[in-house]
Amino acid sequence: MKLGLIGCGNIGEFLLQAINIDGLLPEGEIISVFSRREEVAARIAQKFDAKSYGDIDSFLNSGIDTVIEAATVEAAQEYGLKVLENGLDLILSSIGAMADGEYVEKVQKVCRSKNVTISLPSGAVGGLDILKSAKAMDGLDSVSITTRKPPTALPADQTLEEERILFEGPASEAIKKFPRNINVAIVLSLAGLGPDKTSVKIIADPNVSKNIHLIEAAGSFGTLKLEIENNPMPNNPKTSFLAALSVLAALQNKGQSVQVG
Ligand SMILES: NC(=O)C1=CN([C@@H]2O[C@H](COP(=O)(O)OP(=O)(O)OC[C@H]3O[C@@H](n4cnc5c(N)ncnc54)[C@H](OP(=O)(O)O)[C@@H]3O)[C@@H](O)[C@H]2O)C=CC1
Ligand SMILES: O=C([O-])CC(=O)C(=O)O
Repeated sequence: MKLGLIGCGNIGEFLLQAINIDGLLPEGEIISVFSRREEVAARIAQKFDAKSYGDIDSFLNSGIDTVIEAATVEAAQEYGLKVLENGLDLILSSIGAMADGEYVEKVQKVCRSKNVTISLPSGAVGGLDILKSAKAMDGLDSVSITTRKPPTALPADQTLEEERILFEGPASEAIKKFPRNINVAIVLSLAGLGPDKTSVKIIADPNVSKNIHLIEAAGSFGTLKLEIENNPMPNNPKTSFLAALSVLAALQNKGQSVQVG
């Protein structure tokens, strides 16, 4: 795989280290890097032996076959379709871009016409396999996620002394208000009942140091209760380490003949 990376932040730099330095994707290399600030892309690219681009068209035509997006929901919306239209596969971190049903339809249409794929890694959560199986015969009745993070991981009052509920409502509204914090709700929505029927609660809690997600679901299959206590990444406490690992795992699984789950 000849990989291109959009976004040189936390997840991006983790992948460059894991793939280009540590060799954790034996058949792949990140050869091209794009960020909105060309000087940042140039500095990171030099460090990891890749080439940097400040122009998206040159980036897309740099000999890559797969693009990893690790930027923002806005960047994913802006560049996602373009990546696919250029005949390149896409792996998305900012899954909030897929909250919009019309956008998802366009993505599916381009994927079919260009024979490319878009992969949505499980990110900082799990249980997607259960939701997908549970809804196979329309037997999934409810899905909710309660996210509890320290104030430093949220756009919250940083001097909070007690926990505070910042949001309660559907995933479709949550991602509009917290595009950097609740991508997990959209991947759950896509596996389960959709963004309007997936309930979200976001709590800022000064008494926790981890990013905790509690997923609950019920249906004809039974009930699900899954709690994940995520270690934050050192350089960006908003992002859980598992989210970065899930992108690496998606790359490692890409094209494997035995698919698990
Ligand atoms: N699916 C999931 O479970 C999870 C998803 N995420 C999402 O993954 C994404 C990446 O996370 P993370 O690496 O921690 O974020 P960071 O903020 O650490 O890095 C984002 C990078 O993207 C760059 N960027 C921003 N806008 C653009 C643009 N328009 N074009 C190109 N590059 C751009 C930023 O550049 P600059 O320095 O100029 O701002 C920065 O280098 C985020 O959207 C985050 O919300 C995170 C955690 C979990
Ligand atoms: O990393 C996490 O715990 C979740 C997150 O930021 C997101 O879903 O956007």
